[in-house]
Amino acid sequence: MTKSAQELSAALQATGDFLSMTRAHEWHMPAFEFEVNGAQHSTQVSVLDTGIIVFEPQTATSKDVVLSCAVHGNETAPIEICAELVEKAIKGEITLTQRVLFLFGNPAAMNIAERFVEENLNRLFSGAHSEDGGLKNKERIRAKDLEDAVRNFFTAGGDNRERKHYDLHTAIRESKNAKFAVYPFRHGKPWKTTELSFLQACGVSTILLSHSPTTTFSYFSSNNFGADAFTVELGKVRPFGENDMTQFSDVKTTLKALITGQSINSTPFVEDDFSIYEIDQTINRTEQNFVLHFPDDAKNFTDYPVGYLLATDGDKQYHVRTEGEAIIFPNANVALGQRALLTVKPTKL
Ligand SMILES: O=C(O)CCC(=O)N[C@@H](CCC(=O)O)C(=O)O
Ligand SMILES: [Zn+2]
Repeated sequence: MTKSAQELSAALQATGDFLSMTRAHEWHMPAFEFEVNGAQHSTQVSVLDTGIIVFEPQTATSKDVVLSCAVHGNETAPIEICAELVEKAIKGEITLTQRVLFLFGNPAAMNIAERFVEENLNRLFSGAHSEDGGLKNKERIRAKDLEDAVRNFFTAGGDNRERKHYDLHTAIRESKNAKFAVYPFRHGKPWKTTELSFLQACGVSTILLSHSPTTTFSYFSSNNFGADAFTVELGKVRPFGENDMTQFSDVKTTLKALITGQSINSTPFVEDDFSIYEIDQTINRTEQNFVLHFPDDAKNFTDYPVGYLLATDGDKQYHVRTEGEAIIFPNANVALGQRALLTVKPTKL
């Protein structure tokens, strides 16, 4: 039986378990609001739809923070991290001091433990959902809904506030550098070292600088709202319950500090403490006959000698062009027209 907004509100206030409620409503859920009374101030909580929840402390705040997970449904560690923060905030076990929008991107894909149902959500932002056939499946509609949620959240906060968006993922393969972040293209604006120090406090000190627009969620927030936005890869994909959560203590502590106004355990930026790469080749699959010419278990950040044949796309060949050039996100099974491999090369800021 479908529950009313009132029943859902009562259940969420009793349990704090927004993840289960989200999984029980794969594409939509009635909206509702309630207040959490903390020791110092109360916080308005607004559930806008399934997987979309906003916390607004009734006191001065300076930052608008978006924490998203499950843009790929099977990337469970970030989901567990966000679910825990949401639960603690609802139960009043932590008191937020910043406006925070939590997003659980693709509940239906979570339930089938897959990256997506019909189409990769993280290729549908910045309006891509409405191109090439338009809003023809539920993931396209969801991408638009997520965009609207972010737009409304940042707009309601107003200008001249610090805007952050950490889009949390895990990678399909093992990575030589287990945690890393993609820094979306900034159209010539400087890379922010304060942001890199924040990521370092999260345990992320490998950074991939992007030099072109993409249809990812983090680029959407960066480009449209001037948010400090990142795709953050926190390790390897594992099923629910199989993550070693001790691997995520730094990121959990640091995100909690960000939204509750505690001091961040970061150190001044020292470039030598980071591995900085820039994205070099973006290799799309355009042919049915697409082959990657390295082992299936090759880890992200494995480099191959100059001239090495990385991939063939029909008759087209892609080789390593630069000393130290390494593979990221290889996936020969993507849909035609989609990214099947990135290469990165070491760089300086
Ligand atoms: O491990 C993989 O192959 C993919 C992991 C993942 O989902 N990565 C993101 C990166 C997004 C970006 O480039 O900012 C993705 O592919 O969507
Ligand atoms: Zn992902």
